[in-house]
Amino acid sequence: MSGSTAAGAPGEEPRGAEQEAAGDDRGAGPPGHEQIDHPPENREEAGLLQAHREEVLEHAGPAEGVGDHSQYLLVADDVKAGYVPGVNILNGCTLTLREGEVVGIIGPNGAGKSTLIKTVFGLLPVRGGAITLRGESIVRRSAHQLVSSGVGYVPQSQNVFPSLTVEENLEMGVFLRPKILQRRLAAVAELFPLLGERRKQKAGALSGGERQMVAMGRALMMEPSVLLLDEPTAGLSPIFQDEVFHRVREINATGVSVVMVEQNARRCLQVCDRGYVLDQGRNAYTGTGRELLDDPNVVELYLGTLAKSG
Ligand SMILES: Nc1ncnc2c1ncn2[C@@H]1O[C@H](COP(=O)(O)OP(=O)(O)OP(=O)(O)O)[C@@H](O)[C@H]1O
Repeated sequence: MSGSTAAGAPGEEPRGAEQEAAGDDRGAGPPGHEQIDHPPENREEAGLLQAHREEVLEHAGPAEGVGDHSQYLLVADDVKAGYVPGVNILNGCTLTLREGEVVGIIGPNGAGKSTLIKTVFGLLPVRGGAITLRGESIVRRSAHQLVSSGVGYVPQSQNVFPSLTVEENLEMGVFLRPKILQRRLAAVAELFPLLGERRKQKAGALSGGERQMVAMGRALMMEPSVLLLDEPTAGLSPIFQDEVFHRVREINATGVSVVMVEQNARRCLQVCDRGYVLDQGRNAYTGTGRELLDDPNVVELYLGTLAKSG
């Protein structure tokens, strides 16, 4: 029997105040959100799949409250957020991260996975719900204040300065605390020996996988306790994808708790301690990585070939 839980939309009323966005990235729509045009033979099946997903979202009971936030490192509780005024992309998302965990967020294209992680990092205003770090509200903290509070974020794309060397990119990560530069350069080079070897090379000359290492290394320069990764394996070859997942576990072994949005859902669930399946800006399923991988509904609705394309 599967131990994962289907979770529906929490209460309708917004609880939080609007937050002014610092560094709001609205208007910069990421790629990959185009409507999928299924081949005719798959259209009916895709329609049924969508109907089944809608049913799950509709009938799953209200998400259980998180309770005492202070028992978690990071909590997003019933969060509502969006880009365009009056249109919510997140319709009450809940996520918890305990000290030492790797938590994965998976779900179909456009489910709101990246939006959730950006909202947690202060890049989008919180329209409802609460976000806390060690029990303290962070909804009004800007991204750079969050970095100072120990939260690192690696965006999905354009996450390195291509005209700067690897070392200069890493230095940029620590400009708020220049005194720790040498110590952190050594620590990051230990985690990513390749970055040490290539430190004088321009980041723009590196492969996609190597640039991803630079981006993660830069976020780690500030010695974060939480690392938020937005689709770190996007666009990488299978070998580099494996490398990234392996590095994530190594980073975690140094004491960094990780939240990772991933389109490579199966592999993500194999690697993470717990996972969340988001759909239409809501929690659809939650469980350990194993529980989600073993849940036939999750497999049918979110991990199959057709499921992944729509
Ligand atoms: N900057 C933006 N401005 C306006 N709408 C946006 C912006 N970024 C994303 N969206 C919209 O928000 C919705 C959720 O996008 P989001 O990137 O969070 O999805 P996702 O679950 O991460 O999907 P994917 O796996 O395709 O990246 C989509 O409908 C998308 O078009």
